[in-house]
Amino acid sequence: LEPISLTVGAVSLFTGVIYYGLGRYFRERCQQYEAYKNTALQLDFDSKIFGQHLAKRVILKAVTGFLNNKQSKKPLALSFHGWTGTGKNFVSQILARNIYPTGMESPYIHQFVATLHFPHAHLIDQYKDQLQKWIKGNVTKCERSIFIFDEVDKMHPGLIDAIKPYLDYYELLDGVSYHRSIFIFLSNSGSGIISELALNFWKEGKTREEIQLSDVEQHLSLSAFNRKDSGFWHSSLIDQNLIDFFVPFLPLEYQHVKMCVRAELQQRSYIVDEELVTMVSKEMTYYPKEEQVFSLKGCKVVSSKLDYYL
Ligand SMILES: Nc1ncnc2c1ncn2[C@@H]1O[C@H](COP(=O)(O)OP(=O)(O)OP(=O)(O)O)[C@@H](O)[C@H]1O
Repeated sequence: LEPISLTVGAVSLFTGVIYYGLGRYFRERCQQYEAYKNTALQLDFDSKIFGQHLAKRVILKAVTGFLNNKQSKKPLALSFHGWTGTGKNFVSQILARNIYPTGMESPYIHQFVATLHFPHAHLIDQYKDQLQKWIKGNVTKCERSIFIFDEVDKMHPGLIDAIKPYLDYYELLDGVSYHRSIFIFLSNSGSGIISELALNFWKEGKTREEIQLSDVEQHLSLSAFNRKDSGFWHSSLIDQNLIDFFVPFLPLEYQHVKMCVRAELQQRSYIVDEELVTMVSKEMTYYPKEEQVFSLKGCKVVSSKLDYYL
């Protein structure tokens, strides 16, 4: 080989490596879903999330199907419903981490909190405008963006409809495709329906694991559409079927609160002391007043209650 062709070969190899490296770097940073493994998400869910057989199953199937589908026709839209402290934020964080390992810190995962980002009713038109620009800007940077809207039930009626075009089946909007993004809505709306259903199952002596999505999904969607305080009141997101799944988070029972206390102790590297677990779990308030089946705050204050005893 001539020295000149050796040099050319070396240079092209070098640029190839750089090109490949840069390509991988950018692809991994934005399209990190390639790192997604449904078995890893399932393992995470099964070891960390208690009492939510339905939410875990629906989310795992929906997300895996969506990420594996290279021809998705619309973004994935999931609406999580349930009482406080039942795991809606926690599940979103775990899901986020399984797609982008830096989780909520990833530049491709965006969270809105209604009371923080959209507090004033008279600024609703401004918020709509900002929301659209912001979503467009982020999806332009990375198609596989994840948007989490917390406290949807505290959003002013009509605001959520600003994002309707992005959830629809348009191939391109102003040159941008939204088909690979994921939208997650979290709210307490419909928690009355879910609690009532879970209580009926309990009263009839059936296990909560027998509750099916079909027992509750239609009720959740109707109630979200009809209630003015749901954030989805008369929303075109619902009447045009742009939400793919309404996911119920069941109220947590005493046994689940105990699991949360154990998990919290383990996470803080304490030996699990069953007496302490029982003591902290009994400290929580349970409802309904007579039956005392479900924890009023789910597992939400477990961590601070534990601080008191440790
Ligand atoms: N089902 C669950 N399994 C395990 N831990 C849970 C569960 N639900 C809640 N927790 C624990 O309680 C904490 C608070 O829960 P989380 O913030 O997810 O509740 P939420 O449903 O989003 O409540 P809110 O409606 O008030 O926002 C979590 O960080 C987690 O430690």
